[in-house]
Amino acid sequence: MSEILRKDVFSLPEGVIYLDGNSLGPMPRNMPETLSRMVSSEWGQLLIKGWNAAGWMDQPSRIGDMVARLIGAPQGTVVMGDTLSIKVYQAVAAGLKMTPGRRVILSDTGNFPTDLYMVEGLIRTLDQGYELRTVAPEDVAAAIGDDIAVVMLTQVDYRTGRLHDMDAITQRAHQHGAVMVWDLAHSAGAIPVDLAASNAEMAVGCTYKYLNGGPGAPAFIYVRSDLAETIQPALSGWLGHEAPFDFAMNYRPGPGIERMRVGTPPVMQMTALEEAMRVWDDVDMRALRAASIALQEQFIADVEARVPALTLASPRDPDARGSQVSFRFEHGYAAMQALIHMDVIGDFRAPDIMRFGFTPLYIDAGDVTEAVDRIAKVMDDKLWDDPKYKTRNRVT
Ligand SMILES: Cc1ncc(COP(=O)(O)O)c(C=O)c1O
Ligand SMILES: Nc1c(O)cccc1C(=O)C[C@H](N)C(=O)O
Repeated sequence: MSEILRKDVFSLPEGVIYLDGNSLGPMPRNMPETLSRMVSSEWGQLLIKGWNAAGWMDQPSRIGDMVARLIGAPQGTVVMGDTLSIKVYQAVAAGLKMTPGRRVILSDTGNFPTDLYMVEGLIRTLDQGYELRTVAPEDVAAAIGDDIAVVMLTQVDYRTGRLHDMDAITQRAHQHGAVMVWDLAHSAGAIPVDLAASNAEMAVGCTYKYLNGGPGAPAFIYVRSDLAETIQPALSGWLGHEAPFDFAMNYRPGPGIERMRVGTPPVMQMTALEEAMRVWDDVDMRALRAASIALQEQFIADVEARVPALTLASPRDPDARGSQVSFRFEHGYAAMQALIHMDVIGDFRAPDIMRFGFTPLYIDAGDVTEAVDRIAKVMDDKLWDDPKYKTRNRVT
């Protein structure tokens, strides 16, 4: 898949096989110059004029349009800002306003905890008898009934990589009058997404994973274009106001998706992200998906052939997986630490999941072969049994 592979665009330490781009993407090679230029020529020289002259104030929508292309969203329907947790809160809060009289937010037990925690907090704040109902991922469709206000799901399960059927679930939500919110954290830049075709009302996602925006990179929110002028922002910050520099006493929502902005954008992070997004200019998402599946299939076949102690935790059907493969192993934490020590970087998710992300922009078949060799060594030589690999780090 040579048209997809572009290893030279990224800065990866010599000898490292990086299978954790599903958690934090690597740095595009030209990032130091980009950030240094921003700091010295923009912040350093332009000072406050940078908001206009360097286009800082427009970055959230300019970059939103770059992200939109990757998730099947029309231009002008995506805006960047804040963290994904905040964007989840905003989307669900807006969804509840659209479904008066209904009191249930439906999600699944495989969702990433912060999405569920944010809804818990929203429910406590509203104090109007809302309920967060979580069911097993495979039971979501059946659980959508006429009492559901908002269905909030992460398309790709962070632990297993299991993929929800976006179109079918959205359609079912709509048949029952519910609003659909998708979290695309593990989808954007990983798999082709067609938000417009799905007809979902809202979607959110982060940019530090497959989009390589850097640690703490801003999140995004999408609102379907026919709703953007009526949606009511719960987080009514001044930069989502119709005219922030009128300094009016009362909030009036800004035009369209702009109203989902909250406060001052983190310009250095936005600058890093804008640079990282340029990498995607000529990436065909269908070709990327094909390359990802080829790598995953090779990985699963090789691991299963050589390392029987690991059991597949991801769906076997590649069409039912995102861009990661997970294996279960009782001593998975220590095994992953031993593997990282051997320069194959994946991660561990409790209680026993060893997780490997496949990112065809900088991972190729040779990397997969080498990674499996090193996994086999960790397992054959029981390297995971070394006490030094058993002490838990703060971030796993
Ligand atoms: C599905 C999902 N939602 C939310 C988050 C995190 O949100 P935040 O960027 O606010 O830390 C993650 C990953 O950390 C995630 O995988
Ligand atoms: N956002 C993260 C962070 O701030 C520190 C460490 C990891 C993360 C992650 O993104 C975790 C990731 N969402 C996951 O799927 O587990």
